[in-house]
Amino acid sequence: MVVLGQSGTGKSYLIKEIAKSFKKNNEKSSGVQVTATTGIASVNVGGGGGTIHSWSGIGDGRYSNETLLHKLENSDHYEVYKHNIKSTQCLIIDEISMLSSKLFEQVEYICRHILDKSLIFGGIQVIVVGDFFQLPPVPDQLKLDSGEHCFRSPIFKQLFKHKFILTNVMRQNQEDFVKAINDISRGELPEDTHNMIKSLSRKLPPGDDPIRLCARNFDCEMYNSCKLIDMEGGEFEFNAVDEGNNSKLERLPVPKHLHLKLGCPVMLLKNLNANLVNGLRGVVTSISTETVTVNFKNTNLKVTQVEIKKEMFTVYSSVESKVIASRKQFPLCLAFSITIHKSQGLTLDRAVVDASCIFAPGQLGVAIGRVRGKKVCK
Ligand SMILES: Nc1ncnc2c1ncn2[C@@H]1O[C@H](COP(=O)(O)OP(=O)(O)OP(=O)(O)O)[C@@H](O)[C@H]1O
Repeated sequence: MVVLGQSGTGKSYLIKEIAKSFKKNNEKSSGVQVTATTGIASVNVGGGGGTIHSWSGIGDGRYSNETLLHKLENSDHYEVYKHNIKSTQCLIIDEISMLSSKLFEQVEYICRHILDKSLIFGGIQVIVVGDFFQLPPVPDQLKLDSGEHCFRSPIFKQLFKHKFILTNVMRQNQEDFVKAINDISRGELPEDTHNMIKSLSRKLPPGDDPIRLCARNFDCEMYNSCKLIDMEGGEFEFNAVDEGNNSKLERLPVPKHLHLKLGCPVMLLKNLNANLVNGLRGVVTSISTETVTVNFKNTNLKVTQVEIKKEMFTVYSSVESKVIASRKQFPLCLAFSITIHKSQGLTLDRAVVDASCIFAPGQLGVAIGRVRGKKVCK
């Protein structure tokens, strides 16, 4: 089944309700697995399934279908993913617009080969949820992924016979704002929408420091550096330990030089477990050479103060079938500003959108669609 609908129509809310009702009515509640295409979106929908990448073992898509299947069948490390696949009757994937055709087909391939070769997805019921007018998949040449939408896959057409479209916007209730988000998401700019967007170019009412949404990592980094300089207190610098092909390390999200101050907002850059996921935001509460403690308040975590240690990030070339570069660093970056890609699926209290360098289809619509109304969007 495919569930579509523009931003804020309650798609993620519906997923939570489906999972809740499944749990109520079915003793084998683990049979339903709620996943998403990004870490933060997976936390947003709850359910503990994590990302579709971490649920299935496809990870960052570095392995070929055959290599991955071999690992699933033979490696102890992959036992957990095989168990996930074998124990799932219904798989839900939120923010489907960001799943590429290549990765969609890879998940299908491993499910089919592990469960039942005669059935698509090995017979697992699949519910995909999202809005194809939002952000598309990110292409990755090194992993031979062109970033084509998953609906282009012939398997997508074969599998999904039922399509539901949610039409009532629940996040915002101002008609002109909802219309503007819808127009912009579809790449249209009629005069009334143009005027409405122009009218947002003014100061926000007094309140908490709003998060800034930028199109490119570079713009976030510039803004974050300036905000850190403005903060009071001593600055700590952590230099990454790099190995391998240096030019390829620019692809990694984790900074070579990480600058932090007590009290600064940060974002997690790696899925550490099903709750501590890529995209989670918190505030630094203590710093030592070995650990950075972050308070992930406003999350569903039972313990919100978490000690973060350095992690290894690798760049893998599917062409060469090997890791070609690595970086050891705290999996954190400053988060006064985050990219629009990281914000997809979130509802934010206040936001400033930097629309100067928008480059992907759907990017501006996603950004302004994060808040509940015009009053809190600049
Ligand atoms: N049926 C509902 N009743 C009450 N509140 C709802 C309902 N559906 C959604 N909401 C609220 O509206 C907001 C947006 O919902 P949600 O995040 O599920 O939308 P979405 O379609 O997934 O958005 P996006 O495409 O931006 O990810 C949330 O704050 C959610 O709690």
